Amino acid sequence: MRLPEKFLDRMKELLKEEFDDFLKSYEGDRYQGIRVNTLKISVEDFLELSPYKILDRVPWEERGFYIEEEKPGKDPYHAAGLFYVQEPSAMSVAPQVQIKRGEKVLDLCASPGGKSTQAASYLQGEGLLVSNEIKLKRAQILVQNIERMGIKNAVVTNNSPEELERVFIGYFDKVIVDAPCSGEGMFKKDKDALNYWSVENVLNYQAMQRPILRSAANMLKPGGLMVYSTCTFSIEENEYVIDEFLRENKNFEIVNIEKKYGFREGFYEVFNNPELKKVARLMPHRLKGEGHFLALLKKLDGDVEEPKMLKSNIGKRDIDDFRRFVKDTLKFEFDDERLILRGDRLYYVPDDCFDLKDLNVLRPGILLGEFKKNRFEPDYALSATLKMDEVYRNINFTRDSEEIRKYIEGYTLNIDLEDGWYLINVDGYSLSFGKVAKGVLKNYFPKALRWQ
Ligand SMILES: C[S@@+](CC[C@H](N)C(=O)[O-])C[C@H]1O[C@@H](n2cnc3c(N)ncnc32)[C@H](O)[C@@H]1O
Repeated sequence: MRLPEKFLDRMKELLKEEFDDFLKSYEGDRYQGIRVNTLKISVEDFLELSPYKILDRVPWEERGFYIEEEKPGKDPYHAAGLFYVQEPSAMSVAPQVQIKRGEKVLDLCASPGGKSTQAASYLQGEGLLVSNEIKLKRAQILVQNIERMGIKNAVVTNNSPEELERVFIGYFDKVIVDAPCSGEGMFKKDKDALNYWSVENVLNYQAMQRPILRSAANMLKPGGLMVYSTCTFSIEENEYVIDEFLRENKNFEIVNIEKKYGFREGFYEVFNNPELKKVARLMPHRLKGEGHFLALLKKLDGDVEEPKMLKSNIGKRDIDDFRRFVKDTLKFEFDDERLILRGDRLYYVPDDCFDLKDLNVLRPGILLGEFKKNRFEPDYALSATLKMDEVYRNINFTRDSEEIRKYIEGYTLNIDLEDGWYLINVDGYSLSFGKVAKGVLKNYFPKALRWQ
């Protein structure tokens, strides 16, 4: 790999005697990681059936593992949301804010969803996750990942940080700011980051990061924790941003990140600010992972405003087709107060959900399904949140079966079962809905997720 000269000069100046080791780290292959989705399966059960050879645990995330496979992802267990492919260092961000069940969490720069899906696994379906992505195309990918992982309590928004800030003042217990950056730490994985790198670009990103962090800070509750992270080495995008933020926001303090697992303290000397020792640098020559930066910030005080709350709007519409579907298919009922209609689509919003009208909300919770002429068609997003014992009719294929491969590819299957909606599972883990009619299992696995 040819690294830009200017980049190497800058790294040499930054790392001094560590530089040679740093350079050597580019000779090895990159580490491949997966994180078990504990919304769907326990770590122990996953280890029993992992489709990949597990090499080691990721020390900073108990759900994370190094694997041997170079291209994980095309596996029925992946389609069923049992794991998320994630670079091991990237798994270090979300644990910093110590998310507890029931909290309100904002992931401000969220796509494709590594940190959001991790945060959701800490929430275990309780509380609220607002997962935001400013770019529409990327936000749609985020929706797919949130759905595949069976997350029930996420609202996916497609807004700028400034737009969100108008709605949420001092609202979130925890905020994750995984900022857009020049990606120097990902050169091994992301050839675009390597090709587009320049000092000018580093400064462009810095100019983007500063207002993002300011907006994030306003949305955090007093007493709340916020993590700022990047996957780049430049001090301009890291220590500089934090140093300036701390000087301008006296209602925040920096919280020390323990320097275990090979984490390194920040490059504080440049700013003559020993507080910057408290940030963490993940460097590829010191641990098994790519480059990352983490700063943990605590808000001491600030304004709080309760946003308007969302009210169900199913009042006038006839949703009998939905109720019939529920009675016929599911062993539980939904709380009417949390049912929301948008056009013909019916959603189940998280408990205590805020009013959606001032935001561009792509997914206000679980998409339950859509009203079609004289019937209700359940959505994949609902099926991904279900367990076998919550539905009356299941079809359970094994991971190695021809049937599951065909189903994920989008084929219909011949099957000798009574008519009706079925939950399609892989070795007991939900994948999709399917509908049996006259001995044929119609395919409802989303086209966008099908294997080619
Ligand atoms: C490092 S990536 C996020 C990765 C993600 N957190 C994950 O773990 O999968 C940064 C994201 O910030 C988004 N972004 C770009 N400009 C932004 C801006 N001005 N405000 C907020 N987000 C922005 C990018 O589109 C990108 O998806």
